[in-house]
Amino acid sequence: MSENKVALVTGAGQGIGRGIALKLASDGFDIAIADLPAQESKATDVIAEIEALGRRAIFVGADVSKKDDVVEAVGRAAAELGSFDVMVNNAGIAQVKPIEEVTEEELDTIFRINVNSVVWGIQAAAAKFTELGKKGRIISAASIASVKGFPILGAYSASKFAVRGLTHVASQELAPKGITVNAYAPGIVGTGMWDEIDKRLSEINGKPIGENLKENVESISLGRIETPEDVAGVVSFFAGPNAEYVTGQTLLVDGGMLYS
Ligand SMILES: NC(=O)C1=CN([C@@H]2O[C@H](COP(=O)(O)OP(=O)(O)OC[C@H]3O[C@@H](n4cnc5c(N)ncnc54)[C@H](O)[C@@H]3O)[C@@H](O)[C@H]2O)C=CC1
Ligand SMILES: CC(=O)C(C)=O
Repeated sequence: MSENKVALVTGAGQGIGRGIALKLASDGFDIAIADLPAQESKATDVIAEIEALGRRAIFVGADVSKKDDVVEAVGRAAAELGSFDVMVNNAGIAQVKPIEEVTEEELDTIFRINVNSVVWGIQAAAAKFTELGKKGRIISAASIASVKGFPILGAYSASKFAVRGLTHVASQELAPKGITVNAYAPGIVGTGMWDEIDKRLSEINGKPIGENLKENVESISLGRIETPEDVAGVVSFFAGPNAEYVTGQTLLVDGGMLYS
């Protein structure tokens, strides 16, 4: 009997993380969802969807900005699902504010959730892969804002540039262990995050609700808003057999907004 494969996806109670969890389940992975305890009810619905695909899934309440929570989530995924193969550092928050107004506390918060969490995820996953003798995969959420700084998303852009930098570094440091480290860089994805960005931009520039999102979507070459499934396809590639020789990369999946 072949060994099962396990992926942990942070922030998979909704949005892009949910899409990734479902795609990896359809690829044959059992899934650990690590999200804030307040997301348990939504995560329970995602677990039911995963089980309908014939895979197993668990929820682990975790604040990814805390190292101990991330280490425990990885430990529970491996212990309760019986393996550990892929770590997806997906959870993140946005912050919509002119750079002149960002406070010390806000900067600290966004870096703890968007950047520190990726360090904890890399550390916890690499330690578990080493313990289990696995050549695992680590995949993190960057953004188009990791390649170009976006006005009014200054702290967010800086946090995503950091994710791209960490991906460069960790891929080189972990290559001798056969662990690959990559990142996905979505564009404008129709999730709760963009509902919030649109609302905050409207408060700042006075445009009607929905107008900022519409204008951004109009700049996408493929002419439509991105879906979590569009992003999940790239994560599936990084987690799958065809990406064995790919490491240190941040792949734009933005429908044609930025060109590398
Ligand atoms: N929506 C978009 O257009 C884009 C999103 N991204 C990135 O993709 C990732 C997912 O974004 P979305 O699904 O759109 O966001 P979302 O807001 O819909 O979902 C984020 C998930 O992360 C969880 N989360 C937030 N803080 C957490 C914490 N401290 N500990 C554990 N879980 C936490 C939330 O509970 C939620 O389930 C983020 O890293 C985001 O920066 C990147 C580019 C574009
Ligand atoms: C949410 C996000 O990453 C952007 C730039 O839209």
